[in-house]
Amino acid sequence: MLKVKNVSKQFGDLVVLREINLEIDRGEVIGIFGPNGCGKSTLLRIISGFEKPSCGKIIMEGKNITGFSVERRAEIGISYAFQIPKPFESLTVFENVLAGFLLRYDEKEAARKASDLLRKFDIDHISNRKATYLSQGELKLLELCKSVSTEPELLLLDEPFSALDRENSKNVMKKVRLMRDDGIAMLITAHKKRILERISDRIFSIENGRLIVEG
Ligand SMILES: Nc1ncnc2c1ncn2[C@@H]1O[C@H](COP(=O)(O)OP(=O)(O)OP(=O)(O)O)[C@@H](O)[C@H]1O
Repeated sequence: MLKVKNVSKQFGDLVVLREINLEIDRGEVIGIFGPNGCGKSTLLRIISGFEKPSCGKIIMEGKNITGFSVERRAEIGISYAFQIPKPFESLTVFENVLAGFLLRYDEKEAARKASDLLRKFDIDHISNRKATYLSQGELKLLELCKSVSTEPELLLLDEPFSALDRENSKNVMKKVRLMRDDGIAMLITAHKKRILERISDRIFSIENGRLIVEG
């Protein structure tokens, strides 16, 4: 479905990614781990269109999408969940999720889908709360809901388990499994391999800018 072909990235003199090659199949879950600053977010940001590669290509369903904007990539089914959640703070939880569905559906259908999704993620009880008042755990769940509200084929989850206590981390894992069961392909980053082993079909690390097969 998606191919990362010979992607390298440098910021000035700093080489962050070196000739990365990766293929993600439909419905596949891939985990990538590595320490702070190894380039995990940069790789996800290049696939989602927030960053341009210094060289190399991103191919989706055989089409070169390297020059596509974030919005066009969302339209063709690529969605990104930020490590630090970025909700529309002045909007409610419901309105945040509604915005994604409105890209594909009329208002009535989008509202129905938004309610269903909030129920599925067990945050329907806070649907009228402004995003600015949410706890860390609630924010992570809202970020996941927002990222699936565009109905992606490929979801890029940047450290979805970070900055959470054990209970909230377990809860996020449950929701990630629900998305996997719905057939959404995912690329998930984390600092440690262990948490990725519970969800991934294949695991890689990034060392010195290179992608290393880890299982
Ligand atoms: N726009 C930028 N300009 C300059 N340097 C950058 C830029 N974006 C990222 N970097 C640098 O590239 C390196 C990789 O950053 P990246 O955010 O991809 O790491 P990461 O593996 O996701 O780290 P973390 O686990 O801390 O989120 C870091 O040294 C970072 O400072």
